[in-house]
Amino acid sequence: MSNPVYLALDVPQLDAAKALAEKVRGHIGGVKLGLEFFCAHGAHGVHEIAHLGLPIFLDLKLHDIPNTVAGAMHSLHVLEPAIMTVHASGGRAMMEDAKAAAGENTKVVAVTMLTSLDERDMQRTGIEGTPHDHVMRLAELAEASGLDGIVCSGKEVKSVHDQWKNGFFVVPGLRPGGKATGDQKRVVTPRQARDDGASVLVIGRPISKADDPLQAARDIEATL
Ligand SMILES: O=c1ccn([C@@H]2O[C@H](COP(=O)(O)O)[C@@H](O)[C@H]2O)c(=O)[nH]1
Repeated sequence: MSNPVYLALDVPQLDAAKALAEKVRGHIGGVKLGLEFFCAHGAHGVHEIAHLGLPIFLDLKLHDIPNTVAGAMHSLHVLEPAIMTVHASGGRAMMEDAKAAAGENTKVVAVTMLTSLDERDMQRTGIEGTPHDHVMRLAELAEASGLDGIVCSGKEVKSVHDQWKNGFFVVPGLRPGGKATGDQKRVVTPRQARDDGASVLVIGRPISKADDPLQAARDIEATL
């Protein structure tokens, strides 16, 4: 089985991002480029990272009207990402059009409820119920829209996996100690997420901000 860890390259300098990915490349399965990276370096930066030869997860979390999201997906097609994200709350038509505009080798997954949010945050945005119920509802919508899978926390991935057997599940909010830290609220360990059915484990700061990123990546790999 290939390494499910995608390293989140949330670092502002391109050279630092390349050096970090190069350093840990033997202990990860791919790299995730998000808003911080893409706003700073755009398509050029993606091409630079692609030279490393690792699969690329372009995590731009698109959320707009269907025509606009489809146009963005079409423009990004040329970068040949292995995985891309849209927000499930953009609705069915937006997800259908996003999938139709993506390259055939790109998995399109829907962000359900950010791992930085808990039930209280959810209620403040006017959504009642539990995070679990909300994620399950949006997972059903993403599947009906023809997407490949979803992004959810490790707290929900087992239930989603039980409901959507061949889905592709991306899980961020992972901490080796399993404790919520900083901005991440719905947190589990990488091992727990993998055991519960995650296809991809997104890990950023536990590696990128470690005193020794290579050792941190090795330690995480050893738990899997
Ligand atoms: O619900 C979500 C969706 C995406 N992310 C992204 O994953 C990484 C996590 O980084 P850490 O440093 O390991 O916390 C980051 O790039 C987020 O944008 C998420 O955390 N939660």
